[in-house]
Amino acid sequence: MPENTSSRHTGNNGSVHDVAVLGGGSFGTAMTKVLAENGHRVHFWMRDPAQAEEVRKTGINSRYMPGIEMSGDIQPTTDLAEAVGKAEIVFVAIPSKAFRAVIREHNSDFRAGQIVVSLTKGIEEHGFKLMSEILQEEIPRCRIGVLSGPNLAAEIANRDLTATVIAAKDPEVRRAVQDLLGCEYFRVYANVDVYGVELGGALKNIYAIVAGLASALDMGENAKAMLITRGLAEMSRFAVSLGANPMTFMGLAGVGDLVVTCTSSKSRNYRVGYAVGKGQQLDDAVRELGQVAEGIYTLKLVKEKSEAIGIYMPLVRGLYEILYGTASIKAVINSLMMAVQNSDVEFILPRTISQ
Ligand SMILES: NC(=O)c1ccc[n+]([C@@H]2O[C@H](COP(=O)([O-])OP(=O)(O)OC[C@H]3O[C@@H](n4cnc5c(N)ncnc54)[C@H](O)[C@@H]3O)[C@@H](O)[C@H]2O)c1
Ligand SMILES: O=P(O)(O)OC[C@H](O)CO
Repeated sequence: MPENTSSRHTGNNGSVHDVAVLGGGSFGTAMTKVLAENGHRVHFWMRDPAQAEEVRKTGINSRYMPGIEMSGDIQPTTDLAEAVGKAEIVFVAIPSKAFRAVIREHNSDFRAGQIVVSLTKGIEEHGFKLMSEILQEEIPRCRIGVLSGPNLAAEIANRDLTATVIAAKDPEVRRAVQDLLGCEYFRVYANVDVYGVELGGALKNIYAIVAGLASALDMGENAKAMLITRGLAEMSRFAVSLGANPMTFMGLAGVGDLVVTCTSSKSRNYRVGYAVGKGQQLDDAVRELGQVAEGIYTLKLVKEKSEAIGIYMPLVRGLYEILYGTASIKAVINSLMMAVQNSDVEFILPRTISQ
């Protein structure tokens, strides 16, 4: 493992900590790189022994982060109990579909008071649970936080200037994560609205697929701005009805993340939308991507939930019809454009006309 001390940047308070990162994909790798460059000892858990061996020998995770060499004290392992046992703080970057199963299987490895932070932007299929709620249910003795924001893994790994949000009720959790991760290219802002921050990260994936579709169809810049802004209106309407703070959607974890994923072909969700817009079948687009695009699962869950609680979400409904129904893209666009013209910002002028 290369030990390039010249590229180290000690985090804000200069002390070295043992941390664990669970999940050997793109985002787990990006966060491991930041933590190790900040001078911390990173116990990097992944399930594939060959991948762990490659990271140990070369500092590279070629499957998920080709060409990016990590330096510092990184200890790859396939033993989750060892990683969690040695860590003061644990970051979890496991896709939402596997999140609960991994935490549940290793429940007894987590200590009382240990800080556990979810990096995952998805929703559990049964019961519409967010990852922090799963952590609360599975390991209630731990102190829980959520990290979310406009954070394309490849850009962070490239040390491009980036900001994110740590959301936690406990101020010590917020401060600890800011100290661990903050450095000259990565800024960590704080929020207490855990539910809103986490829901923002999950919901924006849906609109990134819509934006990818629009881009494939060459709809133009006005249409892109309309989709992003109406997407923001729709996702905040939904989130607020479930208890999120509307102001969270003005921040990095709301509009910030929505903008980056709806405008960048580095977003996997955007790329899936683009491929479908170009005529590819959804299954083929996902297979070709070879990485997780949480939005395709989130879409189904949010469509069901919004119908169950009576929240108007025309973009969700339209995208669902395109991806999982029989409607043509053209028919969905026509029906969206011919729908009742309503309030711009409904926190100022409430929607008065029924859907
Ligand atoms: N990549 C990004 O830019 C980014 C940024 C912010 C947040 N996220 C979120 O982080 C989460 C993880 O995404 P990613 O980008 O790392 O995905 P990825 O597709 O790059 O990698 C997924 C990783 O999860 C592992 N995995 C899958 N099932 C598993 C299981 N049952 N047990 C253990 N490991 C398992 C895979 O082996 C792989 O290492 C997602 O919710 C995503 O939305 C990603
Ligand atoms: O590549 P995506 O679409 O999963 O998006 C990655 C991050 O969530 C961007 O903040």
